[in-house]
Amino acid sequence: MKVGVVGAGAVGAATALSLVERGGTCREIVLIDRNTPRADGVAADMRYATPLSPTVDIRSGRYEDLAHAAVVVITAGTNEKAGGATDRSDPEGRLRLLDSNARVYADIVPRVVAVVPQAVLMVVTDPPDPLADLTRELAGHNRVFSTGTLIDSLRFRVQLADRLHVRPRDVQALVVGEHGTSEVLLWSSATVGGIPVTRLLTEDDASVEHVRGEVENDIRYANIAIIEGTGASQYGIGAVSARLVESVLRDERAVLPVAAHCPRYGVTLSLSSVLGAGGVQQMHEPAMTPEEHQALMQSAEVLRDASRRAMAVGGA
Ligand SMILES: NC(=O)c1ccc[n+]([C@@H]2O[C@H](COP(=O)([O-])OP(=O)(O)OC[C@H]3O[C@@H](n4cnc5c(N)ncnc54)[C@H](O)[C@@H]3O)[C@@H](O)[C@H]2O)c1
Repeated sequence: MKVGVVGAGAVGAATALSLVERGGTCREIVLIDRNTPRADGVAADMRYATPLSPTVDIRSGRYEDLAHAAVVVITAGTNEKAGGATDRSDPEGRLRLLDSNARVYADIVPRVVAVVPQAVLMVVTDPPDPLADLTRELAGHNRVFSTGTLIDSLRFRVQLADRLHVRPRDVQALVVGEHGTSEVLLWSSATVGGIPVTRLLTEDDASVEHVRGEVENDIRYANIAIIEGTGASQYGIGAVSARLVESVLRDERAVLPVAAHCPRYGVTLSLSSVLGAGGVQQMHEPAMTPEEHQALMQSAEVLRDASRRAMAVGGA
């Protein structure tokens, strides 16, 4: 199966590398960037290591080289550092990148769809949820989803695992809503081995409220903490993107917190989504307290505003 990655910057390169290393599902990868030498260099660097990896053919290319791709991952655009979205006190957060990246999508999506009208389109560029709404309009179909809050949910699991001294894989915890400052951490349904984490946390000395505040803060601004160290957050999202591509290519029907257009909320946002062939096939609302549900409604409101802005700027 063939996968296209548009945008060969930090995130596109990390996605491609994760796709190569995961192996199995993806046989061919095409990297595209408006900075052609950048795409050429990234693809060549990885290509020379393929004798050591599962069988995969990675090359740079142009839009016409996307022909027959089953999935196209879009990572092109301005990142948080370059776009001035690294201020923890700014409630806009990643939404600051919306206007410039909506223009990038207005350039890219029609070109992709002209070559691969049947492909599933996965949006990674920030802010991913309103850009997915724009992509859906520009593409004229529904096979569009964003990486949503899977990365935030993984960060939530890792933070809880650290505090509870257990393996992150054994923590079940979800973040829903926007991939951004209005996201909602579902503490009420977070469990380890069937035990609510809020109960386990009270067994420690620190108060649950204190731990909760710290964890929420670390997750909401995890991207900024990473960027302060490295300039771009890339490896986590690269692994997430490759895993999601795999779920689509294998028609896994994996249940993951990724974002697709949800008629009930009138916008693209993350819930418990069933991901397989064609993208998100179903969306389910996880159990929530009334407070968590209220926070989700507010997050949806933020996203509806952002989505309208994305359409206006992107000309959809
Ligand atoms: N969804 C998530 O959870 C998540 C996580 C991390 C980063 N991101 C986002 O991913 C995006 C990429 O981040 P990055 O660190 O890789 O940035 P980067 O600057 O390293 O790379 C962006 C690439 O996009 C290319 N590009 C820009 N406009 C283009 C166009 N019109 N056509 C083709 N290529 C174009 C650039 O040439 C560049 O190579 C940013 O918006 C960033 O905020 C999202």
